[in-house]
Amino acid sequence: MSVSVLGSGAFGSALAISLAGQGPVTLWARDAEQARQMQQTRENSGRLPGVTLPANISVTAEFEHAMQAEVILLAVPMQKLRDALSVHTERLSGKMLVACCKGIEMTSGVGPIAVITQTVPDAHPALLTGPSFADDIARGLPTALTLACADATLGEDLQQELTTANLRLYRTTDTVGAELGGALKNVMAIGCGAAIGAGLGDSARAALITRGFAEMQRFAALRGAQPDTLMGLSGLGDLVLTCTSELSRNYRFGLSLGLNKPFDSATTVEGVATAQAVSKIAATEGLDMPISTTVAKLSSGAYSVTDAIQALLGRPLKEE
Ligand SMILES: NC(=O)c1ccc[n+]([C@@H]2O[C@H](COP(=O)([O-])OP(=O)(O)OC[C@H]3O[C@@H](n4cnc5c(N)ncnc54)[C@H](O)[C@@H]3O)[C@@H](O)[C@H]2O)c1
Ligand SMILES: O=P(O)(O)OC[C@H](O)CO
Repeated sequence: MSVSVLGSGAFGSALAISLAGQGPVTLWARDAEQARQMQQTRENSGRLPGVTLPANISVTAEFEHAMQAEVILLAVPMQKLRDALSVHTERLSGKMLVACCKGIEMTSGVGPIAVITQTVPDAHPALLTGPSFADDIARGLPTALTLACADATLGEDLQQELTTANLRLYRTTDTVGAELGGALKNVMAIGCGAAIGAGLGDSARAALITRGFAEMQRFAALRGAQPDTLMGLSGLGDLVLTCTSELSRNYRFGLSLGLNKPFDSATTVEGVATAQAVSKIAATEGLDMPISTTVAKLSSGAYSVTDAIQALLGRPLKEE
């Protein structure tokens, strides 16, 4: 199968580099000047400095040309996915569209699979998610991810096609569980970063990871996910990675809140919008999601770190 990547940021470029070991890949950048530069210099200097783009990656801003592939990886931020797809609905019709973003859309409360289905109704949607930093993938370090596709046969085909020498894919048909694991772990990573930044210590972080995971399981159950999915790479695996590494932008954003330091607003931090979406859904559904709700208030500026600690520690005692 021929493969193109829509979105030439950190993750799109890293996936293109990994897949280039299997055959030619087209990488679409929406900015023509960025496409020209990357094609010429063989580097994504803004997002993956120092990593060479293999010769069989073709970087282009010509959508028509890029979208001739059978499989399109969608590597844009979650809150931009609908826009990115809706301007090109006809071109994407009938394609295998693999969402590589992690989050819940703030305006609608749905995840990437539903956004694909709503914008390109006759596409074949799938999701690639799990613990991975773009830089690790780009440098060829071993990584394991989850390929989620409701159509089991198509999922097997995509698993075969998108597995590379250093990128091992597991598969599931539970797209709901896979997308919620990736979305919610970002919210918990912001909380953990804030705790560490504020000097609350590793014990507090362990408590946030564990109780955060309980929230993730509750929310996923509400939305019909299979419990086992959350125990896998797309849930627990990604939660552990993101809550413990300063390579994570969500974690670093949390750190900046805890340290009361500014953070570059141009950086993609998916957990901010997802925390808002989750806390809205939790309120509507009467679901207990205290950490997510606290992170939503902390990251919007409605809470200080002191407010956040009080909100979480002051809750009534309960069974684990
Ligand atoms: N970077 C990582 O390590 C990593 C790992 C796993 C998953 N992801 C996920 O991948 C997604 C993208 O993250 P990233 O790290 O590549 O972000 P990024 O900020 O590096 O790149 C985002 C890209 O999307 C493009 N874009 C934004 N809006 C667009 C639009 N409307 N139309 C077309 N293109 C548009 C931007 O130009 C940019 O090239 C996120 O959901 C993230 O959670 C990232
Ligand atoms: O940098 P982050 O926080 O978006 O995390 C990147 C990946 O999602 C980790 O799996």
